[in-house]
Amino acid sequence: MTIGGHGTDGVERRGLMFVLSSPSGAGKTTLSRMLIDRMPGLRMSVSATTRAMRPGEVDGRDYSFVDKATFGAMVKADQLLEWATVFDNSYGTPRAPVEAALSAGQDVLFDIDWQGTQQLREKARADVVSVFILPPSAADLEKRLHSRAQDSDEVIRKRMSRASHEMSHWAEYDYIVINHDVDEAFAEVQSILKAERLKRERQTGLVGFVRGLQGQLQG
Ligand SMILES: Nc1nc2c(ncn2[C@@H]2O[C@H](COP(=O)(O)OP(=O)(O)O)[C@@H](O)[C@H]2O)c(=O)[nH]1
Ligand SMILES: Nc1ncnc2c1ncn2[C@@H]1O[C@H](COP(=O)(O)OP(=O)(O)O)[C@@H](O)[C@H]1O
Repeated sequence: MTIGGHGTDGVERRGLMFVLSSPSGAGKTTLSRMLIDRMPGLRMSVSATTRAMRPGEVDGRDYSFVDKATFGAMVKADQLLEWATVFDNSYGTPRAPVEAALSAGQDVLFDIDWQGTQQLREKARADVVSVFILPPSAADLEKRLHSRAQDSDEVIRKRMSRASHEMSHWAEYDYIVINHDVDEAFAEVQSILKAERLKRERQTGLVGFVRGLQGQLQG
């Protein structure tokens, strides 16, 4: 998969797939929005889902909301890069926009669960950078799920009881961020992305760049 494009310093670079996962309510949607707003060169992967739209969500921005038959047809036609069932609903990453963004030199941000992260890793290990977001405490997690005021008490109970299972996958991730304060957590996630963009093996244009520098020095 991937990949040409230019880094901010003009050196050609492989695009990367930046994955945020967490138990529901730990803050990945909030952090994803901040990243998209503040980090040039990063595009959100908009997943397809069969779950119902929440108040305030926008079709095509937060998710592509589809029915079960449409989702099944997307799976069958191999239009999804990965997909999984979470909370009785199906979620999946449409392949074409991701491939288009990466080949245009953009990095792609994914808000997906551990099952999707495993599938991406199998397909493109070298290009995947994964971050797991933890809540500071169970009480904070519950408070955040309630403060979002978008799910019924029963759905919140389900999400809380799944949190421990979700969290058991933390050790499969490259980085772990504890979301105490949202600005601090954002700064940490942003630092990870900035550093990963500078990895030598991602900067495919470095050989040419350094040769150019050497040429200037000799000339
Ligand atoms: N594998 C996979 N998981 C997804 C995808 N889109 C969303 N998810 C995950 O599905 C879970 C439920 O998402 P959602 O219903 O929006 O609730 P949230 O946990 O409050 O964000 C979260 O863990 C998301 O990261 C996708 O395309 N693929
Ligand atoms: N560090 C934080 N401190 C307090 N509230 C937070 C923090 N981070 C996120 N929130 C709030 O918690 C709720 C859940 O966050 P959200 O980003 O929707 O989580 P997720 O996408 O992981 O389910 C939202 O109301 C959000 O504004």
